[in-house]
Amino acid sequence: MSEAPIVPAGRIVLLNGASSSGKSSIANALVTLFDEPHLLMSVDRFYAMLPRAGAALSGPVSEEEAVRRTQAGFHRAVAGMAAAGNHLVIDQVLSRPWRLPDLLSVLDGFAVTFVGVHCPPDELARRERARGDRRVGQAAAQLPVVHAHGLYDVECDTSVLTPQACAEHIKRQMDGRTTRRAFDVLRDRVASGEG
Ligand SMILES: Nc1ncnc2c1ncn2[C@@H]1O[C@H](COP(=O)(O)OP(=O)(O)OP(=O)(O)O)[C@@H](O)[C@H]1O
Repeated sequence: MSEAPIVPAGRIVLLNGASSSGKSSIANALVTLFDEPHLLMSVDRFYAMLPRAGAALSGPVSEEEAVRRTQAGFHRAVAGMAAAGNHLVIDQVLSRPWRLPDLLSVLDGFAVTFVGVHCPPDELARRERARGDRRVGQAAAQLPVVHAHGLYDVECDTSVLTPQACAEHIKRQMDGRTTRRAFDVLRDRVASGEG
């Protein structure tokens, strides 16, 4: 069997924010700003692989465990795609404490730009009402956990900027980066027991 050619790993832009904070909207705008192709790898597409309901989600594997496995698989799929040289824009809701340490471990060695997507609770609730398929208040309830680690390479507030303006801000910050990546700092914190 012939080997796949060895190419430099792709870079990864990770958008983290509460549900309805605007991650997908930014991701869609951001991928159009790069010269090289960037693949949109949304966690929503991995959730969509799960059966909707019925026996498969009420059998021996609990729904919570099925979701955990799907999330853990998403992280590893991201590493696999980047290892094959694909640049990626991904989104995640770090609403479970294991997700960030898992990403820090799985994406060790990759160039990750960590983006905090912020939106205040009243605007999150307005969007949930407008979407019609969300429980109002669910997104705001995620906020204390989602941003608990408190460090990003880039942050934007989608209650004051359009998705296009957020994407342009992220791209500018990526182009002008002079500091250590947030993921590398956070990984050191975990290793030293501070994380
Ligand atoms: N910057 C913005 N200004 C105003 N409305 C926005 C902005 N960004 C997103 N929205 C609106 O908020 C809603 C949620 O946006 P989006 O799907 O991008 O969020 P998300 O964080 O990806 O959500 P989820 O995690 O639930 O998939 C959409 O109706 C979208 O039009």
